[in-house]
Amino acid sequence: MANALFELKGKSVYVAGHRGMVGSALVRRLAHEDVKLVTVDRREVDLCNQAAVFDWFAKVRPQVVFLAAAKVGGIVANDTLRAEFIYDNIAIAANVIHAAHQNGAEKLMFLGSSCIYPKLAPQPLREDSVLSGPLEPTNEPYAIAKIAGIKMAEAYRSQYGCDFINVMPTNLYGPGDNYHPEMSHVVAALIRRFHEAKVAGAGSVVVWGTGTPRREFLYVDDMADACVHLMKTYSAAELINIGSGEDITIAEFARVVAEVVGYRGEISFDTSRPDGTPRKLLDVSRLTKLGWRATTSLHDGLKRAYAAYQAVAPVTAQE
Ligand SMILES: NC(=O)C1=CN([C@@H]2O[C@H](COP(=O)(O)OP(=O)(O)OC[C@H]3O[C@@H](n4cnc5c(N)ncnc54)[C@H](OP(=O)(O)O)[C@@H]3O)[C@@H](O)[C@H]2O)C=CC1
Ligand SMILES: C[C@H]1O[C@H](OP(=O)(O)OP(=O)(O)OC[C@H]2O[C@@H](n3cnc4c(=O)[nH]c(N)nc43)[C@H](O)[C@@H]2O)[C@@H](O)[C@@H](O)C1=O
Repeated sequence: MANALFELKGKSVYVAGHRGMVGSALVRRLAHEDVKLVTVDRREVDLCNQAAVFDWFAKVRPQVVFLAAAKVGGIVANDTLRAEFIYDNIAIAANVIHAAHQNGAEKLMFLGSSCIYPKLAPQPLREDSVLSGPLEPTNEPYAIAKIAGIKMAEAYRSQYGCDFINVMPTNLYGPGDNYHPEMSHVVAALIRRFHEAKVAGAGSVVVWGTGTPRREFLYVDDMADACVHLMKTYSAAELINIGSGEDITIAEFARVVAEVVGYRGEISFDTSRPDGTPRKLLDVSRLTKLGWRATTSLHDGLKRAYAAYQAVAPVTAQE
């Protein structure tokens, strides 16, 4: 894999999705780099609006792009808002990738997701297993949109010589996560639910599914550090998985969250809720070879994530 060092110093760096969990972690991480940070609010430029995106890019012409903007959510959000997930994410990828090419961006990183891999692909999930089998139905629209973005970045590298790279993150968590009771991912959902149960003195907390699926979790500031590392050191068509290299059952994970939050009641399972993919553990050997490893343990990450949640915890459980 070609790994010429790409110089960020002095460059204009656009973080698409800068207000989101990953985007805000990228903004924190890039504060340690000598770059000209570029952001634009969604109210000013809706990245689903091609004309608005093309006009903005022609004016600003960012040299480097982290494409972290997307419509994102947990298993129920993906399974219920299927049209929104495919439309928004195809539109955002197509508009930003094309505009970056049209306006001479020197480098772009597209953020895919571990859900692009087949539901039953061999574990740990290797990057070359993409498109080798059926997807997990609950997030197929989102996964198809992400695969389209990946293929677009690859095609622009092939036809136009664009230095556009694709990274596949595992499940992420940390400050700035989405804590919506129904639409969030499991980490944010359980942090909130165990916190509210502790405050209310509830005797039991419900966890979705059977508790048997396994998931890998990466703290979002580690993710941002990996993204900056790869932007500087990686330049090729092959996908790069970004993960911690360790997975845990949802049942065991729930017990870890309860311990971090300080909840001592019972845990029950609502099997009417979907389990989704049985296991999602990424093969991170390419990332390791490129000189990066995660440094935040799950326990330490959850403590930091819980502290961040407590700073924004809604007053009523209905918010
Ligand atoms: N969270 C996770 O576990 C994982 C995330 N990823 C990927 O990482 C990236 C970031 O995810 P994450 O930070 O968790 O998501 P968030 O939902 O926290 O952030 C997404 C960001 O995208 C912006 N956005 C969404 N739609 C539009 C639009 N039409 N126009 C402009 N901006 C828009 C949002 O803006 P606003 O806040 O103003 O609405 C928000 O800032 C995504 O590409 C996601 O697919 C991949 C694997 C796992
Ligand atoms: C990153 C990845 O994230 C999504 O895939 P997912 O990993 O299945 O998402 P999830 O975090 O919502 O669930 C993980 C597991 O956890 C269990 N679970 C228990 N209790 C709650 C709970 O209260 N909420 C949620 N959401 N899940 C719960 C849940 O039943 C499932 O078994 C993709 O849609 C897509 O967005 C994507 O790319």
